[in-house]
Amino acid sequence: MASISMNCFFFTPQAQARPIKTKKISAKPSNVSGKTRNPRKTQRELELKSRGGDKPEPVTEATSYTRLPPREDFSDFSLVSSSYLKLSEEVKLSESNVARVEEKIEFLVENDGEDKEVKKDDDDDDIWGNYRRLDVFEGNSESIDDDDDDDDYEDDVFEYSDETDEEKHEIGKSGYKDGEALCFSGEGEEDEEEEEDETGVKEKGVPAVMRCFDRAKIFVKSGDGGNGVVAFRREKFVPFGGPSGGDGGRGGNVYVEVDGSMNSLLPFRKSVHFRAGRGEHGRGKMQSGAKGVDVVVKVAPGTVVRQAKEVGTEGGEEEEEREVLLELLHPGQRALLIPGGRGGRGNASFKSGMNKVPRIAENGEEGPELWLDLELKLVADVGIVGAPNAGKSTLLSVISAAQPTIANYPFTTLLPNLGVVSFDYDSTMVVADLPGLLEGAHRGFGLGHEFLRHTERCSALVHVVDGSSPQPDLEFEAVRLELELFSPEIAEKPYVVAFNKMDLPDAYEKWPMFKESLRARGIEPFCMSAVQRDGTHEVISTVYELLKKYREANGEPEGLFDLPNENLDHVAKKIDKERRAAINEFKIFRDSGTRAWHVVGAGLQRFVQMTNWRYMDSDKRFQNVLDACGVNKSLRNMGVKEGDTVIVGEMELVWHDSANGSSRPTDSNKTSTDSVRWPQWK
Ligand SMILES: Nc1nc2c(ncn2[C@@H]2O[C@H](COP(=O)(O)OP(=O)(O)OP(=O)(O)O)[C@@H](O)[C@H]2O)c(=O)[nH]1
Ligand SMILES: [Mg+2]
Repeated sequence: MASISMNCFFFTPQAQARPIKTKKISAKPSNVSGKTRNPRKTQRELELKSRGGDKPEPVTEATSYTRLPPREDFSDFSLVSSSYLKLSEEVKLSESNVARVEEKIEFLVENDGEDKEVKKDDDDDDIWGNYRRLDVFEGNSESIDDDDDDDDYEDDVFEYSDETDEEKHEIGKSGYKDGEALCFSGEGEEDEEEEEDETGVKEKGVPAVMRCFDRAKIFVKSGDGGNGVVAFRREKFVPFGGPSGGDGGRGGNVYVEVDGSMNSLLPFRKSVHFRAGRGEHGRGKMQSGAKGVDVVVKVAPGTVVRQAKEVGTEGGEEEEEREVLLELLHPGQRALLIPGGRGGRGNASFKSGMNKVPRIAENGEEGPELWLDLELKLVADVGIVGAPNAGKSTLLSVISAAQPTIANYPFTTLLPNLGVVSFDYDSTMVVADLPGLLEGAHRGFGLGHEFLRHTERCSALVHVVDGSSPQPDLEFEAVRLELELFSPEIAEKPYVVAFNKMDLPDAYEKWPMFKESLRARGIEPFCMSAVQRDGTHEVISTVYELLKKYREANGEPEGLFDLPNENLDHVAKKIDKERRAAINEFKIFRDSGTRAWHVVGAGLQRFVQMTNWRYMDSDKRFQNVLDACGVNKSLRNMGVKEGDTVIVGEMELVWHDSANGSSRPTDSNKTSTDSVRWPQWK
């Protein structure tokens, strides 16, 4: 055997003068992510995959989960239908009635009508690839159709399946195959929340049914690109037809869209995973694969999207510090979140003057994946805050057509209500009635601060004080303090103080003292009787004036249903930029424990992932690229020695010093592709 003179890596034992144990790493290197794939397939594996065997029927349609469960699925839930985020129709002040509903609080838990239906997309089972339509040429195989005369046009396609049996087994075990297990029950999420409770992050005393409507954690993954193929044109009277392997299709994109009919993040309790479809693989006759199916994640207006920590990782930045990826306010807004992976090129794309018979094709690029934190913040102009039982919901029911639950006990309102107040045709405002605040809410008492974040988007507040409480001024102080403790920005918002229940003698007596004490602090309070609608108009007109001033100072915001003409694809662009990092941008470091050299670079990792080791020219190209982008030179400069392990992306290689300094393998024919019978050209 000819000795190999080189100064480069080999990962193919057959190509070495002496045997070198070079293999795909079984464990993931610490610095790289992604799953490890065995680049080699035995002949037997090839045969199995090409014939289909017992494997499921390959389906070209890709994984998709484009729709959330219909709204009716959860609308029977009493909270949603009765009190949560109800956006009423516009009415004039005088048209509304005070809703008096005296209900027991049990209704909140007894009607936890969870819809057990879990959607599954059984059609999507693309992981086996769509190979059966292709002829596979194998070493010693008699199955090659040599009868050219029968076919006027025919392609020889050299293909393989990209899933190992182990991988299939794993997929089977976890039930995590594309198209299945797209919807997880919310149990896991709830468990997480329980854990959070223990650490004191979440508020105490809130039943689980109410927790995850305005926060959700979801997983999104764009589709992998389809693989390119090696194929050659074989046509009657067209000798040497040349390469004709088509490119793989692009993977599906992940979009986020605002659905105006959604009013909570409740659907994400059941549907956590969203995967776009894989691009179809290329085919012979220069046929490119079809693009993968896009997935659209629908969210409620007012949803803030942040990147989350992966499930299982601990510690790290606080949520507030994490960058907001998207803020989606207006129904119809649509953002491209993650673009699908690029399709791998087929051998027709590698044809050049130097290489007219390229035996190389690429794998499709893997689609990126992300865990996202969704948070819903109401899109309201004015927030009604105050102690429990102060009459906040009564006020909202009087000034708008909203019909929140009103009852004579604290914490009647457990989730925010929305109402639209209309003064005139074009002067309206959205008002939110929030759950009551107790002293110590910042320590988790009552409903805690959980819902105060909904006021973050409000331009002004109405602070309702219960005039019949023993000490209204102390109650006022306590609630103000809680607001300040939650967020100084909220405390700085302009507000109106409304002393309520003036129809009661108790309150009537306390009003002069209360007024004096507030005036002494420079605040001009209002008194009203929400039940009798006395004084409510003054309160609401004053707050509208505050709102107008705020709008003038900060510019008129678009109405809720005006679609702003902005491009929200910046997240996708950022991801794409990171993905398309130049191949010569890499870092090399040496692991002190294993003594292995790690070459880390997004461009290189992507290149390794897209290299299809089954094809004979891939080895050569890989070596050339390592040389051209300076990896070999850098390693030499850093003192790499004969026999050292070098890890590039997911590949583990062994370094060999060459005798004459050449950096190119001299014999590249003896590769793993020996098992593929290639057509002979003279
Ligand atoms: N007499 C009198 N009762 C009122 C007035 N406003 C509200 N109430 C009563 O006060 C009780 C509490 O009213 P809600 O509107 O539910 O109070 P809330 O602030 O929304 O209470 P939570 O949602 O529990 O925080 C109900 O029984 C109302 O009928 C008023 O102006 N006068
Ligand atoms: Mg209420």
